Amino acid sequence: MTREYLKKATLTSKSDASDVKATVRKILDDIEAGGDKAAMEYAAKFDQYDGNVVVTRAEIEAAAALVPEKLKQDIQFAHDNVRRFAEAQKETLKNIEVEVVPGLIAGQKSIPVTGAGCYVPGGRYSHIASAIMTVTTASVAGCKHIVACSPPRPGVGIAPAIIYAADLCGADTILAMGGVQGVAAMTFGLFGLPRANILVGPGNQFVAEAKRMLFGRVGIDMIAGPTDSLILADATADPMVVATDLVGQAEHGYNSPVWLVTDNRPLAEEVMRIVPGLIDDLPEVNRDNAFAAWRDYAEVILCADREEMAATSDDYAPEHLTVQAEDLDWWLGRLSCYGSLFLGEETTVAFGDKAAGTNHVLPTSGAASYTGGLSVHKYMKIVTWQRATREGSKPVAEATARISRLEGMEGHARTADIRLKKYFPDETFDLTSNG
Ligand SMILES: NC(=O)C1=CN([C@@H]2O[C@H](COP(=O)(O)OP(=O)(O)OC[C@H]3O[C@@H](n4cnc5c(N)ncnc54)[C@H](O)[C@@H]3O)[C@@H](O)[C@H]2O)C=CC1
Ligand SMILES: O=C(O)[C@@H](O)CS(=O)(=O)O
Ligand SMILES: [Zn+2]
Repeated sequence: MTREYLKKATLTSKSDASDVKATVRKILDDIEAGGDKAAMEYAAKFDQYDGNVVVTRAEIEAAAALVPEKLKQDIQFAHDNVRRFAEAQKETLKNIEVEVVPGLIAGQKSIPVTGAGCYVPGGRYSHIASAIMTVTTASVAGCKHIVACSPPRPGVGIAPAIIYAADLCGADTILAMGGVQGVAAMTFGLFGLPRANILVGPGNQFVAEAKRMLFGRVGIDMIAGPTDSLILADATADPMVVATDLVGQAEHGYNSPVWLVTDNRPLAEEVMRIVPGLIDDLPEVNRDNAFAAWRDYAEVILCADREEMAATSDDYAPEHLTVQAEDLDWWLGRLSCYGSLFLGEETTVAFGDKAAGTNHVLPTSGAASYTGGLSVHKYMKIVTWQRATREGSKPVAEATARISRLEGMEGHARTADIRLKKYFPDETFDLTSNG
């Protein structure tokens, strides 16, 4: 490896992990013990909110009235694209049955979980698109009860467009509660809600840690914490487009890493020259986020060739991966660790974030080395079943009896013995483990 770091991060996603763990543990324990009241106390503490928690139909209608018509059309457009893609993904999940041995049929079917708890972040920005991504997929999957929760703004509640989008996409209940307390409310079944069977959706490091801690008693889609993005660019890339795309994702938060991996030193240097000016030009909050993210978390890595670029990218396993280089098919075939891949300059991460149809709830902090992003499949339990004729059960019962005995599991062996004796009374079988 000849990787050269033209810019190296001083912080990583693990940097403030231990403080976050202790904070989240305490909040979860307090809320589990104290129920609705404790959750509301945390809402008051972190979000300065003491208003209504379960959003009423009248509040949903009032919110809808505040959303401009053009934005409603855009939300509908994005929802339609996410729904279409999710429906096509669902089609790939086929129920199957196969005759494993003559007379014994085994099958697989997929069953949606009953309760989905969708976290819609809202601390820094109003993540309308996250409501579309999570609620639409839960609805297409066929979940029977879908809760969307999102942090309220002090004295105001959830942003009207988030309420509108969650309702349009199929949420049965909308909860004005964010952070760990929102996640806890859906998991523990507070405020009269049924307990969620799965928690989905992105969020900051507190939300991601709460999901990680609750995993086991509730399912989770994945760890979808602070956004990260990597761009692979060669000499053919436009430095201004590359720089704009990096800054575009760095605005997510002070801890959102962006990485540029290239085999072209002049491109790298030009991008590094352009980025600070683009950051300066952003509105204040976005500028502060992008400035800190670029200073502390961003990296620019020079590689020898495209093979080394691809290997570097797979090591990082980024949430979003963009290729602005020649021979897109080669990259599509070669790359193996990413949440969502954006091939060519004509598409960009923001398209996937907002409206293209692929999901934007994606694995962060390297989790793309073992999982993809949110899809209909995450809400589905892939279960199996079997049935058999008496003839079909015979060879399986013989093998089961012998294997069980060898394992020392006599009770198991006898459940096979009894069937052989009942169905084939005139036959003798050697069911010893040493036969
Ligand atoms: N991976 C993915 O697919 C996506 C990730 N994201 C990420 O979601 C995140 C959104 O973050 P936010 O804007 O903060 O919204 P958020 O809704 O995730 O978090 C806000 C909540 O954090 C809690 N909180 C804030 N400070 C706290 C503290 N000191 N202790 C305990 N709780 C605290 C509050 O309860 C507040 O309600 C970003 O990091 C963004 O990158 C966003 C969209 C998609
Ligand atoms: O992490 C992500 O996928 C986000 O970039 C999505 S959004 O830009 O916050 O909608
Ligand atoms: Zn984004």
